[in-house]
Amino acid sequence: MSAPAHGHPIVVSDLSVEYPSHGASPAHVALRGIQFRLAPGEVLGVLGSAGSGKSTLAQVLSGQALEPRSGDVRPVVTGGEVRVLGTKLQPMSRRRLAELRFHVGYLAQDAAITLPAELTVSELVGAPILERDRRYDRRALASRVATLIDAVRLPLTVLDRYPYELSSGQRQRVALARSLVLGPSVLIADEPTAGIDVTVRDAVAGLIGDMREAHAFSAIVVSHDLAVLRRVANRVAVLDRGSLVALGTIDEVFADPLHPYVRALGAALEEGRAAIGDGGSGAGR
Ligand SMILES: Nc1ncnc2c1ncn2[C@@H]1O[C@H](COP(=O)(O)OP(=O)(O)OP(=O)(O)O)[C@@H](O)[C@H]1O
Repeated sequence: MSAPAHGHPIVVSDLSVEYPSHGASPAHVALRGIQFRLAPGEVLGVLGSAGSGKSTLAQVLSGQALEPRSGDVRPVVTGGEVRVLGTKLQPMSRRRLAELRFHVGYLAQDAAITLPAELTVSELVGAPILERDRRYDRRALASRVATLIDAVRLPLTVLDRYPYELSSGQRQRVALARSLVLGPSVLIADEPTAGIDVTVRDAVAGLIGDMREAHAFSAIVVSHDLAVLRRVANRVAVLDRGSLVALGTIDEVFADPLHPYVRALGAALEEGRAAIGDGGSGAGR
């Protein structure tokens, strides 16, 4: 499974997604009628207020929502179709899903706080490789892990540390390195720069930009940080309450906003109120 030679790595057609009812909570439609294509080599930014469906979209596109896992309520595709690297997401066999997870890196919004506490940074970052191949050459693995740790601008001294010994921004970068260790052809990153200070944030944005330029690599980056999106994204998609309300380059989207939410968002960003969806006035809800 790899990106079809001239095809789009991700094709989303009329996608609707719902969280089924559970306990006293009724079913909730999180995405409705979403349609877009991710072009080969493209980075698409996803913007939207809290609860607009950004993380749900990331979970569905990464195949994360299809992983068998007990406990939490999973988003269910109730309409439309998603193709990732040429394969329909549903129905999908376990084998295909494992293959998909190999080619599609996923950085969850809570990745930094859910890093397994009992593993060192070097074990954490190398784990996805060893899970697939126990006999992987340890020296090659150590070198790959060190290269990634350096790429996310962490000192190599963190390799022997445990997550609880790191700052939240450092943990976020470890999680990013882990999501990249298999050399994915598509990365789906949910707030990759959350909790990271400005100087390092630029480095992380730069890393995603470099990957885009270096080889066949596409990404979907959920972020409320327009400075980061300006740096890495070719286009942005704006979600509002589960619907796609704008899609285009940042300038196209904000120069002549047709949708009231996009207009409010543009005004908020211009005034420097970067925290979209923080419950404040303007674009926040
Ligand atoms: N497990 C769940 N069960 C029921 N509803 C859910 C569940 N997870 C999310 N939702 C609902 O689905 C909608 C979309 O949530 P989602 O987390 O995708 O939004 P988001 O845009 O990523 O928000 P944020 O910016 O706060 O991360 C919200 O209304 C949310 O309340």
